[in-house]
Amino acid sequence: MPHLLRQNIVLPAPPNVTLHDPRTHLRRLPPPYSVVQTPHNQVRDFAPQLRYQLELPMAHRLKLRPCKVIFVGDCAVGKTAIVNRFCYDKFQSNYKATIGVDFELENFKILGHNFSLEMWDTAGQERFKCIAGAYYRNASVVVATYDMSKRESLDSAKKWLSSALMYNTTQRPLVFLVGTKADLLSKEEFMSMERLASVAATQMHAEYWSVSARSGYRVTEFFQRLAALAFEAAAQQQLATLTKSAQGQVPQLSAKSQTFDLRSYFNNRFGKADTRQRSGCTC
Ligand SMILES: Nc1nc2c(ncn2[C@@H]2O[C@H](COP(=O)(O)OP(=O)(O)OP(=O)(O)O)[C@@H](O)[C@H]2O)c(=O)[nH]1
Repeated sequence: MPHLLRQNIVLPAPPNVTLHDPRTHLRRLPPPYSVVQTPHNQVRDFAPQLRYQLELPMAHRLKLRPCKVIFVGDCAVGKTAIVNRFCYDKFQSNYKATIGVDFELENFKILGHNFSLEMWDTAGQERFKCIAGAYYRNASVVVATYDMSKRESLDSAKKWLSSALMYNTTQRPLVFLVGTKADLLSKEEFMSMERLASVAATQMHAEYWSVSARSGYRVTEFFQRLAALAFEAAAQQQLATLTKSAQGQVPQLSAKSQTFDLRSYFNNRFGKADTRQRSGCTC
């Protein structure tokens, strides 16, 4: 368990944290690392409107496409290590540079819906930058990573984010700033680095997290949060599209009604039997 100091300051747990694997089922929005540092504004739970819509019978047929997550940052900051800690619960202390890009697919079940993350772990070495850029497009999430024991890598994280955003101009992805190797810092160093990183995160409009792939500190929590927020954004987007096309197909809405009721639409279109069948679902 992490040690709780003062209000919101959480220090890393010592190595040898036993990792569990609760990542596949998420029914509530996992809390952010720091409530103050939450530009993605959902702090405690999924948006009520989204929960309501996801209980609709039709919603259970939603097929969400995998969301693309890109990890960027200087070489050797620990991008591969956090992905491997989460996906395989393993940590390698010897450094093997990523060549170009590595890819992992992770499955989640969120609010009863299947959801996948495509994780693109890009190379930090300068010579691969031109190749990695090709993988930046259509990212739903950017994870700008820096090494908490190397101050300069925090400045670089901002530059990495800027290049990633250049390839994603139509829709701004969710952005996370992640400090790695928290296990290498003393309490004082950790707190001072977090203060600097919080300022940087605000400038980057990013949600901030400190993690350690070596000890496992906050790695699962971070990925759960990332998956939940990406899911929420993707589901909201798809339901909005569905609502729009449904509105196009419905002959007349009451002149008094300013909002379209997706629940009644699906009940009418797919019949009450379907609703009854689905109402037993505990998702
Ligand atoms: N102590 C400690 N070392 C870490 C941690 N995470 C990564 N490392 C070490 O840092 C080195 C680099 O880690 P990688 O994950 O390969 O770094 P990367 O950012 O993927 O590097 P590139 O592939 O070159 O972009 C390795 O030797 C890791 O063992 C951590 O949380 N704590």
